[in-house]
This record gives sequence, C-alpha cells and structure tokens, in this order.
Amino acid sequence: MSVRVVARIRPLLDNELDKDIIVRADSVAQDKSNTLVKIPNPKNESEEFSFAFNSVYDRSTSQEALFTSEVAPHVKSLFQGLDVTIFAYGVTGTGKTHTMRGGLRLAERGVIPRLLSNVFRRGKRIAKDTNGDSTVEVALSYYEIYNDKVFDLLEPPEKRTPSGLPLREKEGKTIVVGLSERSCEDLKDFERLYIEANNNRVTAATKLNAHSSRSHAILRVRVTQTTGDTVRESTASCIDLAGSEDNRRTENGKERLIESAAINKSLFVLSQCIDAISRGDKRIPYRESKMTRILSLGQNNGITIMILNLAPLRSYHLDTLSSLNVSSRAKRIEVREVENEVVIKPATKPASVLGGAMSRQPLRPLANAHNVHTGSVLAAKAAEKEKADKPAKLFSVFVDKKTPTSTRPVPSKRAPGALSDISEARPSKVARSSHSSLARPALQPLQQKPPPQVSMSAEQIEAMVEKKVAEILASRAAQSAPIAEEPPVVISVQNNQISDEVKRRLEALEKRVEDSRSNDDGRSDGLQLLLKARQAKELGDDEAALQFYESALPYFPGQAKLISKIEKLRVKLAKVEKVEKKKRSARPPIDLGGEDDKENVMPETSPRTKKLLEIVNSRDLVLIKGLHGFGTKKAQDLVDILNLRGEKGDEGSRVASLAQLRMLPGMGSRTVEKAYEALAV
Ligand SMILES: Nc1ncnc2c1ncn2[C@@H]1O[C@H](COP(=O)(O)OP(=O)(O)OP(=O)(O)O)[C@@H](O)[C@H]1O
Repeated sequence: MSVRVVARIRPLLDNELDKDIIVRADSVAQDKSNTLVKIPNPKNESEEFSFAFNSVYDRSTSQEALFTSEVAPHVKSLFQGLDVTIFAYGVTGTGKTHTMRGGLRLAERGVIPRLLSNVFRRGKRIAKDTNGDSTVEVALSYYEIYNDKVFDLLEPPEKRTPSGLPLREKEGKTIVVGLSERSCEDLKDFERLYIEANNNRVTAATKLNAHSSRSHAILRVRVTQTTGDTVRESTASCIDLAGSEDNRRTENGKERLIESAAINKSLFVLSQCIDAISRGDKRIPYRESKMTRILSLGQNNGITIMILNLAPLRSYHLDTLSSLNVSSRAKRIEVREVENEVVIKPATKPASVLGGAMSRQPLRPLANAHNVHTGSVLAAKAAEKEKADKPAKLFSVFVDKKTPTSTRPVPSKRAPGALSDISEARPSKVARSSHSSLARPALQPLQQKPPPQVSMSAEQIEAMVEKKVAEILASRAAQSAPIAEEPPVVISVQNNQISDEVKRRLEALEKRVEDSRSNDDGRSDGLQLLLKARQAKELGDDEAALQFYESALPYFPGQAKLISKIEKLRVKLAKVEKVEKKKRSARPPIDLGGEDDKENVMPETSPRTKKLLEIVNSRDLVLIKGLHGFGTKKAQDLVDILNLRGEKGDEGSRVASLAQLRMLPGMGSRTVEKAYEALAV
C-alpha cells in the first residue's frame, strides 16, 4: 500500500481577506471528489499546474470532515495491530498545527484529540463487549526535534541535556533512548498531559507567524490490547512538522537563522528521501537527519498518511509549488501493511505502565510466539482494571504558551562520550514480526554476521571507495541520460561488471558506515569524506578532493596511501597555483563595486564579507545554494562539513573569515571570490 497523501487548503485569515487567492481544489470530472490542486505557473500566469493527490480538501473543510474521511477509518486498523503514522507537512503558517492539534472549541479540535477520543471510545467498547476479558491500555510519549536534537516533552525542561536524547535502531524501528512514557486512562488524562507537554514546547514568534513552531513535534500513542495472556501492541504516531520558511522574508535573527537552517535541512533531507524512494534508489538518506530517521518513510510498516497543508495566497506561491512537488512524489512510496504480532505475556507481571504518574517504559521481555496457547490468565489484571469508565467529556484547550520561555538548553560542544551517560535504552515493546526484517533485504544476511573489524587497510578502503564512486557516477550519468528507461540498464550493466566479491565488500562498506553511524564512533564520517574526495576528484575538483582527503586523515591516521594521495595533490595544486598567480598578476584587478578596498582584495571587514559569512554560518542550504557558483552539491558539502565540525566541537564549525572559508573542503579561492563578487549588499 502506498503512502496516502492528501492536501488541505486553509481558509483566508482575517488579515488576509483582501489578498490574492491562487490555489484551488479541483476534480478530474464533475461527479468526482476533489483530487487535484491547481496553481498558476509563476512564469506564465495563463498556464496552470495541476498536482494530483489521493484527496484534496478545500478551504471550507471542517476539522470533523477531515478526521472522518482520513483518520477515523484507520482507528480500526490500529486496533487490528497496524501502526499508523499521520504527519502534517507544509510551509510555515499553512495550518499544520491547526490540522494536527486544532483550536480551543470542540468543533475545532484537530486530528490528535479526535484520534485519542476515538481510541478511548473503542477501547471501552472492546472491554464492554468482552465483559472485561479484553482490556485496552493507552500510553503516550511526546517529544520534539529541535535543531536536530530530540527532547522529551513529557519531562520538565530542566531535565534536558544540551545534546538531547539519542536515537537507536532496534528491530527495524528507530527508538528514542530514554524517552518517558505515561499511561493515559481517558481524554481528561490526555488533555492534562498534552497541555503540559505543549507548554514545554518551544515556539518562537517570527514575523511570518506569531505562533510559528520551531520544532518537529511527535506524539506517540501506544495501544496495548490484552486478552488473557495475549498482548497486541500498535502505535499511532502523529507528527506536526516544523514549517519551512524563507529567512529573508521573515527577517530572522541569528538564533532564528540557526533554527531555520536545522528545520530546512531536515525538510530538505525528507524531500531527498522522498525523491530517492520514488526513483527506486538503493540508498535512502534517512540518516542525514533525526526527523527522517524517526519518520522512516517507506521503511515503516503499517499505514502512513501525509497531510499537505497549503495556504491559498499568492505570497506563498513558490513555497507552495515546492511543497506540492515534494508531496506529490510521496504518493509513490510503498508501505508494507504488516500487523504487529500478538505476543504472550511473561509469567511475572512487569511494572505496569498504569502504575505511576510518570515513568520510563518498564522492561518487558515479551517473547515472540505464534499459535501458542497458555491457560494461565493474570487474575490480578481484572481487579486492576476495575477503573471508572467515565465517558469522554468536553474537550478543552490546546494552546502553546503565548510567550515562550527560554527553556531550551544552550547548545554546547558535545563532550566525548556524552551519549554514554544517557539512561538505558527503552526496551523494545514487542518482539517484532519477522516481516519487519524485510525492510532491508540486501543487508539482511550481513546483519547475522559478527560485527565488522574496526580496522581497515588503506587498500581495502580505497578499493571499496573506488567501486562505490564508480557506481554512484554511473548511476548519476544514467539519471541525467535523456531517455527515461535507460537508467536501470546502465546501472545493471555496471552492477554486472562488479564481481560478487566486490558487491559483498561494497555492502560491507555500506553496513560499516551504517554501523559506525549508529555506534556514533565517527568512522562513517571518515568514510563519507573519502567518498566525497573521490567524487570531487572524478569531477576534476582537485582542490576539494585535497581538502576532503585532509579532513578524512584524522579518521585513518597513518594510512600510507591516503597520505601519499594528499602529498600528490598538494604538489599538483601548488603547480596550478603558481600558474594561476602568474595569470592573476597579468589580469586587471577585480571590481568590488566601489567598496572601501583600495588594494582590490576582498576585505575581511566589508559588509559583503559579513553577509557572505553570515549566510555560510547559517548552514541554511537554501541560502547557501543562492550564492553565486554554489550548486546543490557544493552547498550540501559545505553544510555537511560545518555540521560535522560542529558535532565534534571543532572550533572551525563557525567560519570567522574569508581566509577560513577558502580553506574549507570544496571551497577554494575562486569559489569564494565568485560568491563574494556576486553578492549584493
Ligand atoms: N483550516 C483552518 N481553518 C481555520 N483557521 C486555520 C486553518 N488552518 C490554519 N488556520 C489558522 O492559520 C494560522 C496558521 O496556522 P498554523 O499555526 O496551524 O500553521 P502551521 O503550518 O502549523 O505553522 P508553523 O509551521 O509555523 O507551525 C493559525 O492562526 C490557524 O488558526
């Protein structure tokens, strides 16, 4: 089953009534419901683009109508053991939070409170219909991803550590280590928890939207159904993604710029994942951001619904087109509709999630067991379940704090081994279905092997990197080929030329990168740098290649071959530099637009320098891509290298001067010069 992608166009707000509406819902035929979003071509207004979705909801759609059509049908699936993921995607101010959380009045409740209300109602009905033989427990966890760090929203902000909670992969799912979970008996309970947690959520007003959410918020609702000794668990995840935005339009300050860079990066990675999946790529860049790791689009089993929120206004034109593009491709993503297995309860009852007001999830060593019948029923269970089944009543407030308190910890350099002091990983809730292992068929046999050795010879690295690069380049060439059918042929020819042994080693390299990433030992970063160096070399960018090799050296100290490569490149570049110098001295001086630089050099203190460094340090892919001479790849490489240095607490994570910028891998004098020259102040 594919990801279900639906679009929702929000109505005009009071202060927008005089604004130009350019987005509309349409249908393919008169008697059909709306499945199209139409929007003019910004370059030629007489032309209209049309984007098709599973369903499109226009401005008059109520919260109830959206919930009834899109979410309510899946509550049944949730109780059948399927995981359900619902996420809202869209530009800032398009109605994601309104859709997911909703407003104060009953009729304005969003997807989340309605879902909880339905879950409680169905749970009670099950208990009633089975005379209490079956019981349903609901537990919540709620967290946010802010600046690519995970923070528990059910814990008071004082408990946060600057590095946030780490992620781990466990049995095919990404889990947040040390995340708390609280049991929730009814809607009132939920309301209390949800409001408290939302007050913890940092929202900061920007000029664009006074309630702009600066983090991705993820609510997980774990439903546990117990009948005798058998337990079935499933999870509904409701995700309110942060909105992307144009920093220039919002006139964001420095702090906001950093937030925006992190938001834009994760959303950019999400779009890259969607592209890669829809192209059928083998490597999906999930791991490039925490949000995409958690969302695991296309890797997660169950049902996934993406709600694309749109503003109908002209002022959002380009942003709207961009999110329409991304989300219309998401329709092609296949999700396996696999139910979570029923497991058998252990003889000793674990500490109940219902027990405390607040607790980490207790260890539940549940065994995977099919078709096993045991006679022992936990008698205590019925007594414990004798709880007042009060009907769900009026729903109340869901508001963020109007003035967000600055509770977020100041990001600091991560101390070496900082992750190790995080509390133990929350145990897996359920032994996973064997189906879940299908997520990565190619890697599966390798996963049973003992972990790879830590050391690798330079030759081994080189051989694997060579092949990997050749594969990437072949695949790129194939993708840029004019005939759409060609890529698979080219790739398969390439693959056929690679012996099984090499393929095995390449897979081992991929796995090594994966393993080292999840172990956080930084080796994968080294391998990534080697890959980038090789790519740069293949593309004839020796300067970038050298800098990537140099950056990789600390990961493979003393590797003779790597050192020799660096030496050779240095000699080569020194020669080139000599020739360039000669040419430069013969060239007329650069016109820097009349700035106060009498010597025709780029002055380190000029407004243009300041602006260039500000853009670079924002790590905002969109802004950096906008620099003259920066393509997507160069911009992404720069952001990667800065993030990498930032993670390592490296001083160089902030670029303080043009000289420093020139020294970064992939930069060089000419690149900096070009970007500087074209910059308007
Ligand atoms: N369907 C709707 N009906 C009425 N008002 C709406 C609707 N959708 C959005 N709004 C209003 O539009 C404004 C912006 O919506 P919202 O805050 O939900 O946007 P957002 O996409 O979550 O923004 P951000 O990414 O900044 O969090 C709010 O005032 C909200 O109440």
